[in-house]
Formats: sequence, C-alpha cells, structure tokens
Amino acid sequence: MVLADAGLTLAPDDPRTQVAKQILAPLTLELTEKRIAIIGANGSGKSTLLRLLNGLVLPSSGTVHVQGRNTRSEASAVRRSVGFVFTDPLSQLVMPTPQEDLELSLRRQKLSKKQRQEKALGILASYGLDHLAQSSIYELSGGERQLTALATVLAVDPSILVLDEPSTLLDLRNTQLLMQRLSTLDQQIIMSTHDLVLAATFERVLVIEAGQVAFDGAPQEAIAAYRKMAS
Ligand SMILES: Nc1ncnc2c1ncn2[C@@H]1O[C@H](COP(=O)(O)OP(=O)(O)OP(=O)(O)O)[C@@H](O)[C@H]1O
Repeated sequence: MVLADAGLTLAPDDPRTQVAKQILAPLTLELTEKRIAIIGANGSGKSTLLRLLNGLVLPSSGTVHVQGRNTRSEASAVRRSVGFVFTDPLSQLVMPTPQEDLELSLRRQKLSKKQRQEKALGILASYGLDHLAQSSIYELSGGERQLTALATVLAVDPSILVLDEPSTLLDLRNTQLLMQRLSTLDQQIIMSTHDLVLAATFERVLVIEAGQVAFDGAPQEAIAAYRKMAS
C-alpha cells in the first residue's frame, strides 16, 4: 500500500460538516510490513486512515494505491482485495444469524447450497461459535458478534486484512484467540487498536496524533512515544 500526499480535508460545503475540517494531514507512507498497528488518542484519525486503505473514504488530496490499484479509479477491485473489519460488528453483520452471514460471504464461491452450509458451519466452529450458528445476531454478546464479523471477512480470503479496533469487545480468552488467529494468517494485516499489548506484537507501529503521523517505527519505541504524548 502506498499513500502519496494522501490527506482528508472536508470542505465547508461538504454535507458531512458545516465547517472546513482537516481530518488527516497529507501523508506519504509505504505500508509494506506484514503486521502494522496504528495507535493514538480518540479522534486522532486512525479509523479515517484505515478507511482510506480500502477506498471506503477517498482522499481529498493525493492518492492511495493498494497492490498498484488506485482506490479512486479501481475501487471495486480494491474492496475485493482488502477485507475490512469494523469496530462495530453490527455495521458488518447484515443477516439475521451468523450462519446466514457466513453463507452470504461465501456466495461467490462455486459451492452447492449444502457445501456452502457445511463450510459456513465449519468456519464458525473454528471460532467456537458453531453453537450460535442459528441464533439471532442480536442475541449474541458483543464479543461473539465481533468474532463472527472477523469470520465473515476472512471466509473470502482477502489478500490484505484491515481491522479497526478488533478487540474492543473481547474478553481475555477471546483476545488471545484473536491474537493467535491473526498470527497464523499469511495476509498483510493493518490494525488500529487501543490495546497496547496487542500492538506490541506487531512489526511496525504508527502513532497518529491530530491527523498526523507522530511516530512510525518499532513497537516498543512507538508505545513509549504514545505514552509520553498522553501524559
Ligand atoms: N465524516 C466525517 N465528518 C466529520 N468529521 C469526521 C468524519 N469522519 C471523522 N471525522 C472526525 O475526524 C476525526 C478523526 O476521526 P476517526 O474516527 O478517524 O478517529 P479515531 O482515531 O479512529 O478515533 P477513536 O479512537 O475514537 O475510534 C474526529 O474528530 C472525527 O469526529
């Protein structure tokens, strides 16, 4: 992924705001490491940066390229290759039950209905969620929903995985399950988090402060810089 002077400033006539607002200063970044974490204060711009990476948000200046594809002109190809896991799983889970959501994710795979059902159930089982396959999404706990959302995104094997605060609703056991699951994936992972223990397991950590990259480097130095900024 390459960001070239990519920034986001909302114009005063933008329907999303009443006043001109710089959300992300123009950033130039090459995101090539396999495990990149993004940390920073609430409202610093982490989610916006992640949304630029799969074309959910387009930069108001500069460009973002993912595997050579421009997120503006090749948006649908970019979205197919970048799996995005939202902080709020209810933004992601559109079907009544986990089973149906998994089957929806698998709809483009050449499978019979029975094979699709079995594959969906197998994926849920690998997250310890098979007993909830037929439950209403609204009956699941926050953590169960968050794991279901991760399972639906990974079911289609995206080549890059972007996660926006994936562990916010998870208890200790499920955070460990998430960490273990992420560590086994071949995909490049770019994740925002407030969990500094999780961030410390990544190769490169960006600290975002007021829409700018305040630190970019090894996890321990990045976390120390973030702690200093917060104190
Ligand atoms: N569509 C929008 N319209 C107006 N302001 C926005 C929009 N999207 C984001 N912002 C503002 O941009 C800033 C950065 O938001 P963003 O969601 O990227 O922060 P964040 O670092 O992910 O925060 P958190 O840790 O609280 O999730 C915030 O001040 C937010 O209110």
